[in-house]
Amino acid sequence: MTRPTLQGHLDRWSLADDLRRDVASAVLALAGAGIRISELLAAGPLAGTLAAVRGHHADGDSQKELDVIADDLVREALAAAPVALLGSEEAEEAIALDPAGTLAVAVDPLDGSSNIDTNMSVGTIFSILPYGGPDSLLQPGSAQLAAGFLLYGPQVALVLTVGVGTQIFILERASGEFLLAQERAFVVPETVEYAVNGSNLRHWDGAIRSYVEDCQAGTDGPRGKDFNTRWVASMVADVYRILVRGGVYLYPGDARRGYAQGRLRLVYEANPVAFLIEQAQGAATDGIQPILDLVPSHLHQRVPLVFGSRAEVERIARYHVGSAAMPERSPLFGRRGLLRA
Ligand SMILES: O=P(O)(O)OC[C@H]1O[C@](O)(COP(=O)(O)O)[C@@H](O)[C@@H]1O
Ligand SMILES: [Mg+2]
Ligand SMILES: [Mg+2]
Repeated sequence: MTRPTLQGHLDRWSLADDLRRDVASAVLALAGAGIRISELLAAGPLAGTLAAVRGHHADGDSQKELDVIADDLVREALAAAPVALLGSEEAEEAIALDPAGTLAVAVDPLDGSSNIDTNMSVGTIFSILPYGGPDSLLQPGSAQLAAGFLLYGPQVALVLTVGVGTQIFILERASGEFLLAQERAFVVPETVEYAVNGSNLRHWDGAIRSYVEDCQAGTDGPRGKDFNTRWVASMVADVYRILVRGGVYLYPGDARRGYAQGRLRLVYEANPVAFLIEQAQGAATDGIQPILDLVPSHLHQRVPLVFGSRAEVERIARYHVGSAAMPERSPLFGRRGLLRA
């Protein structure tokens, strides 16, 4: 019996369609770059000073040695694919590749770079769009042809959507093949797990603060159930967990300088994750609006990001809209404990 591979999955999907075949070759190129990056991460300190700070982005975020190496590996791999334009977290401007290419690709070559030297999971995120000129990377996420990420963890996983559900492939090291592990990932609609960097609580607005406080109040609060917090500080790892067992991830805007629109980038972080999560029946918003509807104004634009279990994402939107949409949070009914007393 033939084993279901990434290559086989893409071959079937792209049969007799030129643009799809181009998408397939870009995905396979990214998978190849991912194997190289995973080898470096597996060697860790034996591969050199991967976590050393090499520089800073225009907005002050540090750039580590492996950020730069991963960017080079992704660019090299995509140079052999029909990609006309490449936008990367690690480069101020998008770069032109193949003038005859049909695709525009946006990448976060290494997501979770604060974790490089901690032996925790990090990843590579990608978004593939049709190329139609120099502004092609500024199409809304709903125009994506494919999106995915590689997760470099105990297993190297490739999570992919080409618009027919979200598939999970695991790298079989011996053969270098990504093998299908899950045909249709499904994000359960309800959850008792939320992921947020709680150290920012004092910088949040009322909606996010109320939501998190209500989760923390557990059985004594309006939610009437206890919650768990999980925060890896590698979004890819949080996405993977949410695909496997549900949950919600929040990186809202906050009052710190430069964080009014949160930390995550629309074009190469929020859009691909939103496509993957929606294809697995979850939801992704900026708090209220679906991420996939937003029209980016520039490559490195930030966006507040909430994604995961659909019912929970919708509940968070109601916290933003106000108490009219949430009778259980009116001053009278604000605390279960009060009602019980
Ligand atoms: O440092 P914080 O505030 O916990 O933020 C962590 C978040 O930022 C990110 O690291 C941003 O991505 P990069 O590592 O690519 O900059 C996410 O992966 C993660 O969820
Ligand atoms: Mg990132
Ligand atoms: Mg990054």
